[in-house]
Amino acid sequence: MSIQVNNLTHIYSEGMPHQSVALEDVTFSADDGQFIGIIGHTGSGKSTLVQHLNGLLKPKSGTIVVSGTDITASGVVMRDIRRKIGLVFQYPEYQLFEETVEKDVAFGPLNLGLDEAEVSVRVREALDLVGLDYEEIHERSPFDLSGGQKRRVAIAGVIAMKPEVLILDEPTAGLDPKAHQDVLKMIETVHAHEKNIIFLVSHNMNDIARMADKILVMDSGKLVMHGTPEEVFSREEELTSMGLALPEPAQLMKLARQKGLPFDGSFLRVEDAEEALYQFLKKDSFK
Ligand SMILES: Nc1ncnc2c1ncn2[C@@H]1O[C@H](COP(=O)(O)OP(=O)(O)OP(=O)(O)O)[C@@H](O)[C@H]1O
Repeated sequence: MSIQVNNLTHIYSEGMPHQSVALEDVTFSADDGQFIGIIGHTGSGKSTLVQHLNGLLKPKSGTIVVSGTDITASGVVMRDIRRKIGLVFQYPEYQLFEETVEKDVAFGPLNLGLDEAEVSVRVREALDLVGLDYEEIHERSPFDLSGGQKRRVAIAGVIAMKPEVLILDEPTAGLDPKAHQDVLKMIETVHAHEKNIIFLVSHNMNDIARMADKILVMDSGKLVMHGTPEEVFSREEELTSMGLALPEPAQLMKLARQKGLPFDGSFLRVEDAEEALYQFLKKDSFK
């Protein structure tokens, strides 16, 4: 599986006084198994971009080639595309609608035309992957669950379709710290298990720095940076000018450096900063 996005441009309400150029000439590619983080200020075009990736929006111009097929071309069967590319919207729990968790998670795979036995296997597997106990939860109403549980059921519904590309648009928005960590862990588990391409849209630089292989940085509809976390977060001034910040461990170590402590490096993850502090404290010179 590969995705090649070429010169993608999208304009909302084109020709109207309030028209908005949400994407302008965006070009990038994603390959098998990559974990791609998408960051950018509010209104920079992140959601618009990911809605193009599964054909939900049509661009004004540009192409999106998914394993050799241009999904923006007329005549493409969108059902085939959505089978391969699953999109978890912001606050996906608002889209739960069935009487039971089981029926809700089964909805997508049944819609793909899979037989009931296969759907049943997939529902169990998807609930397991999102860390929910099938026996305990499958007959419950999704509306009686906690916020974090509802979110996981909604994500399980997309995972049960076994998409080769899984897009998550701010999947931890509005969750408390524990549920936030649980959802991230769940995404890591799914990625390790399914080996799919993941696109994660997030305002949380710590999460993106920790999880992504590659980062796309959007600014006012343009893709302004595209690289590894190390490459992207080495451009602090540009990020700051766009209203973005470094991950917290990097900020902390920068403060320590400003106080004269010898911490050179990018320190994108807590573990990196922890190790540097440990090595520093171990040194005799500090005693
Ligand atoms: N349905 C719509 N109709 C008109 N304009 C829209 C629509 N959806 C988004 N826009 C505009 O397109 C631009 C990009 O919006 P988009 O939602 O893609 O940004 P975003 O980066 O996902 O923002 P956020 O971080 O707040 O979710 C914004 O200027 C927004 O106001």
